[in-house]
Amino acid sequence: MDTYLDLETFPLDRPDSAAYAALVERCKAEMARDGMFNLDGFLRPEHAAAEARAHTPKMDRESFNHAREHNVYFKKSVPGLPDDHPALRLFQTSNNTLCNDQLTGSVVEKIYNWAPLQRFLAEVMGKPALYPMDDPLAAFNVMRYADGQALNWHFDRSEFTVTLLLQAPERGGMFEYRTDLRSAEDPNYDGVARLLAGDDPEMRQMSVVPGTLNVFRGVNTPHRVTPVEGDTPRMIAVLTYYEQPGAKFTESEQLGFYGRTA
Ligand SMILES: O=C(O)CCC(=O)C(=O)O
Ligand SMILES: [Fe+2]
Repeated sequence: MDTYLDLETFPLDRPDSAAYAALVERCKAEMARDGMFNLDGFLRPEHAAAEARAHTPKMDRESFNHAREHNVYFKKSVPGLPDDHPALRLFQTSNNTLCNDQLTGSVVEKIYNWAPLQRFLAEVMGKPALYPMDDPLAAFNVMRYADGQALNWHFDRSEFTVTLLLQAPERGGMFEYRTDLRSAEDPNYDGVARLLAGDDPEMRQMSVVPGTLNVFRGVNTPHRVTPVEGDTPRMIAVLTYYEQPGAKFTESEQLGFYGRTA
């Protein structure tokens, strides 16, 4: 893994070292403060670029164009909320996705299955363990956003999401988020409506460089990727882990996100 990952700066392969303990502490503190942390250059930038190149032909030919109108919940309706409530406002999303069954043998697959990363993430997130999904489509993806494409406001299905930026666009493609807008106890529909109306001063933007590992707690923090501009697409790997082994999307989730079941 040393070939691909900067394990001098991020010693995930040396869990007994003081440097490892310090890294875990730093990431925990950032997670508590910001709901996310970044490891800049975790995937060596030349390998990030090589992955982006390697997946481009398949992306052109075989990817799923995830294009739909959706609300922040990815649900038709929400019990107790009138259908015309502004928290249910609809937005357009379009990007292209390759699923794990289309990424066999890739560096992204090696990283996804690398046990020391799972252990490190579990430690930072304060979990006994984290497991890869048992889903041929949803476990890990590479997403591409070309000129004009975007991923609109949403809450994630999983508690947190791990991404690795492979290629940055010339302009646009910014990650925007609003930390802890809701909680398990309080859905804060009016707050959601304010954010969607562009009226939440606590919305933040993040820009990362290729090779950055980002861990983001997205289940209560709505987020989006703004439209990409220019000829260089944004490409990003998305890795999903759960506390229980064997996690799977339902058939209807698979269809909604990937256009097929598997
Ligand atoms: O492309 C990104 O940076 C975010 C992806 C994301 O939010 C998701 O897959 O749920
Ligand atoms: Fe997300």
